[in-house]
Amino acid sequence: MTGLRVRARVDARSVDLDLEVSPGSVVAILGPNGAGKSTLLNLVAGLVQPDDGHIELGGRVLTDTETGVAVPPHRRSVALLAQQALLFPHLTAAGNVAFAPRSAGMSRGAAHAEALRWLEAVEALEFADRKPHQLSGGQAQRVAIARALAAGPRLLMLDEPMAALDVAAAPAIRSLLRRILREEQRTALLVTHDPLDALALADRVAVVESGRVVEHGTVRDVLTRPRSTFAARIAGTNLIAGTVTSDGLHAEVGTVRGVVDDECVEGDAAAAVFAPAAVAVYVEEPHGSPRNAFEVIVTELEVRGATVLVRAAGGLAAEVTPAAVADLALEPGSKVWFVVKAAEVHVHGAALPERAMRD
Ligand SMILES: Nc1ncnc2c1ncn2[C@@H]1O[C@H](COP(=O)(O)OP(=O)(O)OP(=O)(O)O)[C@@H](O)[C@H]1O
Repeated sequence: MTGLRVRARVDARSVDLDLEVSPGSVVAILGPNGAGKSTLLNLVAGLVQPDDGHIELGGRVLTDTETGVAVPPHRRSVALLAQQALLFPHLTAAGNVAFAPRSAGMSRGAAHAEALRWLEAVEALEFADRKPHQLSGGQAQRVAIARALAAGPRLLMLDEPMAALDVAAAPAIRSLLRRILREEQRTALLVTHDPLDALALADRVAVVESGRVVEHGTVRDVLTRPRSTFAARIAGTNLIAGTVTSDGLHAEVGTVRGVVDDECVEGDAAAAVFAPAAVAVYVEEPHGSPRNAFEVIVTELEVRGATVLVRAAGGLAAEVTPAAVADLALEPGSKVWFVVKAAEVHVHGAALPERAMRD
C-alpha cells in the first residue's frame, strides 16, 4: 500500500496545492469548476510540472523542483482514468488492456491472458474482441478501468469517471469501482462533482477552491460540518452511518427507516442521507407516526436567505422558516425532535464507514 504527498505550485494556473493521502485511502476531490482538481491529478501523473513542488508516492520522489527530479509519466506507477474512456481505437478491448503488460515486456500470450483476467474482473470479458467503436459508453469505461488496473498502478486516479455515462450506466460503474477500491485497499484520488460518489467510493474528502486545498477530512465531517463555501453548498446533507437492514439502516441513534438502494445487501455498511428541508422540527415527541424521530439538542441557527438552518448536536440539520423558529422558540440548547418521513430518507452503500465516518 502506498501513500501520496503532494506540494505543488503552478503560477500560470494560480494553483498552490498541499495534500497528503495515507496508504489505502480513497480521497474524493470536490470543488467548483476551474478550482484546480484536474491540475492536481495531472501534477501527480507528471503531465504538468510545478514551478515549485515536491511529489512523493510510497516514499519514491516523482517530482522535486529543487533537485530537478521529474519522473516521466509512464514511469510513475500511476493510472489516470478520464471521463471519456480514451481507448486506442485500432485495438480490440483485449488489445487495449494488454497494452501496458506488453509495454512492460510481457510476452504476447501472457499479456493477452492478463488482459482477459482483468476484463473478467470488470465484467467485460464478452467484449474482449470488440473494437472501441462497438462498445457503449459504460462498456468502454469498464475496459478503460481494466486497462488502468492491468498496468499495476500504485495509485489510481479517476477524473469524473461517471460524468460521461448515462444515468442507467453510472450506478453499475460506481459499484464496480467501489468493489475494486474497497476489496483491494487501493490508494486512489477521485475527482467528482457528486457528493454521492464521495459517499459511495471515498473515505476522505478534500475540497479544492481557487487552487488551494481548503478542507480535508472524513466524508462525514466534510459533508455534515462543512468549513468551506463549496462544501457548505453541496453539503448541509444529513448523513447517518450504520448498517443496512430490511427497511432502512441500523445506526447508533436507533433504526432509521428509508428507501434502500437496490445494490445494498442487509448487513452492508451504508449511510442514510436526507435533506435538511425534509426535516420537520417538533418540541414534543410526535406519537403514532411511521416517521423517523430523533431527539436532538440545537447547537446553532444559521439564517440562509428565506430559511433558517437549525443545526443540532450529532451533525443533523433541519431547514425551517423563520416563523417556525419563532413559534418553537428555537435557540442553541433547545431540546427538540427532528422528524423525517421514511420516503425522504435514502440509504446508500458507503465506503468503509465504520472507519471513515467515525475518525
Ligand atoms: N492546459 C492549461 N493551460 C493553462 N491553464 C489551464 C490549463 N488547464 C486548466 N488551466 C487553468 O488552471 C486552473 C485550474 O483548472 P483545472 O482544470 O485544474 O480545474 P478543475 O477543478 O479540474 O475544473 P473542472 O471541474 O471544470 O474540470 C483554471 O484556472 C484553468 O483555467
